[in-house]
Amino acid sequence: MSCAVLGTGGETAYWIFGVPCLKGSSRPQISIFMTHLSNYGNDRLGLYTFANLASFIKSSTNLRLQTLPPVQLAQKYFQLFPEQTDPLWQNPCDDKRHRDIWSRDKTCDHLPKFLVIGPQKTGTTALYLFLLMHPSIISNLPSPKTFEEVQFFNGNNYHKGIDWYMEFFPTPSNVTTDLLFEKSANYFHSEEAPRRAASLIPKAKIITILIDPSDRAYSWYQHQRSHEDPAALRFNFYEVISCGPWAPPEIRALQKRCLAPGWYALHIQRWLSHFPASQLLIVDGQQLRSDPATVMDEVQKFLGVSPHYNYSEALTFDPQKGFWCQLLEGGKTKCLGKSKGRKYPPMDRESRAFLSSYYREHNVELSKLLHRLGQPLPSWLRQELQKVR
Ligand SMILES: Nc1ncnc2c1ncn2[C@@H]1O[C@H](COP(=O)(O)OS(=O)(=O)O)[C@@H](OP(=O)(O)O)[C@H]1O
Repeated sequence: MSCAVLGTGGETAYWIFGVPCLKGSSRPQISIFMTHLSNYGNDRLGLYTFANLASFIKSSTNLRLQTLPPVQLAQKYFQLFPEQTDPLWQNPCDDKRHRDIWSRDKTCDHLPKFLVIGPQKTGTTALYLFLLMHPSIISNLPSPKTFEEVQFFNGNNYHKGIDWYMEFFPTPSNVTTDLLFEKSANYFHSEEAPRRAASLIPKAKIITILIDPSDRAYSWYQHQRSHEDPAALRFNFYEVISCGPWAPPEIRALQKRCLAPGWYALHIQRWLSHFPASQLLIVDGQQLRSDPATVMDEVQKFLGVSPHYNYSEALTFDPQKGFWCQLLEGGKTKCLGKSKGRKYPPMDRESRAFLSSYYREHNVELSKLLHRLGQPLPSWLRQELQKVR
């Protein structure tokens, strides 16, 4: 894109080569103009334009032009506009001008239509497996390096850009009926994820799963133990959840990962400040565990996906695993691996009481929020609220 100011006139918006440049009324302190390198190098149009622009401004205005080497200029710019240090990608396909200049091998079909945002340990992998069974639902491709979730919107991967993200998604065979999705279970409690997701895929549907936050915290603690987190191996669950601000940083960090995602109302509110309530589905994780076929019917309805897939025929309870699994031909089952549905002792009573009290206010807020949304309360929440009375 080449861009420069060619005309005069105080409040006029200037358009150069079809690109809006400076608006007289916005009076930016620093304007950064960009030009494609090939353009710049090959026809010297950029150099020519900018040299003329500078001499035009010098001779026709009393503005003082100053410049700095690129890195210092960038530092100065971000000092003035700190909010711009974090980029916010928008969907390039929403702007016809972008679509017109994109190369032919780019497509607008490689962005997800819905996200499963977590939180972790609520049954997100089970939901992911069940969704994959649907003929019109397609997930991202596994990362060739990590085989883990994409985790684009919440962390540093976001800075790798939209192309990096879109490469995770296959081209759907039927663009109008197929639904691409990805599940990254720590989007739920991320400060940045909702704003970033709403900017890139504002029409996407969002699915979250809630279980009793106390059970979620305990499951995370067990997860960390099995991954040999030294803090989880050294301290028992009660010590972790109840430690004070003076505790060593590693136990505090584990405590935060156990507790913070369970502040459900707060995190859901954040998503709702960026997405309309009609685009958010809150799944009861306990029901997903005990009656997945009913939940999957609800999910299909929410997504508006077709054809309708009969999960009551496609899922079966596996007594050995103790969970619902995919029913394969010949009566065999495909269940999730050992890391999902772990065997561990039940939570001790002291921890249960501590967490019940810790989450009381959060749960009350959640019940008010669900009420406002016209959603039923999951049974664990009703039980917790009864303890409040
Ligand atoms: N069908 C089925 N099979 C296996 N596991 C099931 C299923 N449905 C729900 N669950 C519960 O899912 C819990 C793991 O949750 P996540 O998949 O969200 O965990 S993770 O965040 O991706 O690590 C896992 O937690 P743990 O029991 O603590 O291992 C299970 O209780």
